Amino acid sequence: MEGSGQFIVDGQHVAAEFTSDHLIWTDTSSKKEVWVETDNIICCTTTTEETGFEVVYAAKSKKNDSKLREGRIVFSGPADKVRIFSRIIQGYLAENKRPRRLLILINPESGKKRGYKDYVNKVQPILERCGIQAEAVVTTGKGQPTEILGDYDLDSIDGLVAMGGDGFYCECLNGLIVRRQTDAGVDFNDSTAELSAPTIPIGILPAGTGDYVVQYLHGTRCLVTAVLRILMGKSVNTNSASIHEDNRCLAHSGLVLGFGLFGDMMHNCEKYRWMGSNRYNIVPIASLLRRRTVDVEIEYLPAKSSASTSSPSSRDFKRQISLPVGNYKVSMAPRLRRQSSVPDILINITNGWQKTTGRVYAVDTHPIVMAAKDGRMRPCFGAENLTMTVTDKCSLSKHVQQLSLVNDEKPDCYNFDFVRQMNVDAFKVRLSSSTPLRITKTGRKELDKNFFINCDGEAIRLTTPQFEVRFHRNIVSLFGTPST
Ligand SMILES: Nc1ncnc2c1ncn2[C@@H]1O[C@H](COP(=O)(O)OP(=O)(O)OP(=O)(O)O)[C@@H](O)[C@H]1O
Repeated sequence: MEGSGQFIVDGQHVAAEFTSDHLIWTDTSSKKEVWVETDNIICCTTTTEETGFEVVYAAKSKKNDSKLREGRIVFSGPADKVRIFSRIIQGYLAENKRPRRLLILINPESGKKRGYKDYVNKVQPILERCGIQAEAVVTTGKGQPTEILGDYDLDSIDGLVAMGGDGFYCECLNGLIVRRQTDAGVDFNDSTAELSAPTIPIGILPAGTGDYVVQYLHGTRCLVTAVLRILMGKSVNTNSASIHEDNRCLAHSGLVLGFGLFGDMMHNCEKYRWMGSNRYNIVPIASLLRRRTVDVEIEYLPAKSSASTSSPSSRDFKRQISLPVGNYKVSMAPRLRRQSSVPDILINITNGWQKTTGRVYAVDTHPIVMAAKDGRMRPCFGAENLTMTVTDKCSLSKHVQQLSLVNDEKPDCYNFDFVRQMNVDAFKVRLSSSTPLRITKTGRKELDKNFFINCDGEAIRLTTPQFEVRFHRNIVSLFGTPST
């Protein structure tokens, strides 16, 4: 599928060439060659009389490597030449599918509450110029994505777009996963169920406070770049981690899941939402100063495919001293005994689950794994397993030092005696039996104290003293190509 021809651009004759790699022509003012990779071409439309055709493409921004801007070029010429050349490009685009029909959910409350305004002013014009059929829905409350996606005709769209922050992306991810399980007859509440992957990708248009997933994907939170990346149609598979309590799936996390300190931090951040993005600078420090330990028992299923990752977890496993005890193998982790005030015992149970106890500040994991690369922690989509990170009791100064390194994305941020990491496919956290419970009116035993899980920026309150986390590899695809 290749072609070349002479056309008129801005009243001047130019030669154009199209191959499966690129479209090239000479810019009429600079006389320089313009080279557009075919991956970056979004659409090609002919005029009604077929005496011209327009190509819309994503061009690199001159100032920033990660940013893209919308590029457009109109070629004119005799109808037969225009028809042949434009059909070659259209044929390529048909074979290398670009999304043409999108459902766009907009959270008007995200970030600085500019979502809807930005959609109308910045997103809609691009979609219209590219001939995209878009249905935009402004949500009116939490949980609406799941409601909307519950009975939406998904065969009528090529992708779902979440315009909002990370929390809203998480809501859309949940809505799509739940809908897919309903269609496939899978009980998504069952933590052992093999989930079915949704058939359409998710795109994210940044309008939130953190917008981490978008930045991980594109290296920028530029809205125009995000629109163009969606329209270019490339996607990457990403993982989720589901949280279960009492045979009920509370949510799927697509970015970060943290129990203990990070749950408390997020709960406090939500209380101070009126402070805007400033709350993320002040509230976490205040929460850290009021950190509390929790006595827990953790059962975890070591990852089947842990050999391929290079996180400190594999090193930690090797350092365990294993002693066979009947059906169990009891392993003492030397590092842990030194640090924790509660003795840490690792028990290998024959069915594969292992057990550890401890007095901890946090148990957390990242469905988008952060792995060391080029001297920094970089996001890794579709990693082979989860890394469970347990932060044991430690001095405040050491804790601050460690979290500062995490914040600065330093590769040695987990190299502390009080931080344990394990590659896992699942884990269960059980609060100690001394945690106070109350009996509800329905006779159910519930936690009497508040404990929270931070699920992608939303604080989920635990009601029972145990929760379980399950890994789902490549469960959804995201529009975009990771920048790292
Ligand atoms: N109309 C609404 N539609 C959907 N969610 C809403 C709405 N109003 C408030 N919310 C709340 O907004 C939360 C998600 O916020 P979102 O992630 O989009 O923005 P953010 O918190 O400002 O950004 P970030 O997550 O990137 O820090 C939801 O979890 C929900 O509780």
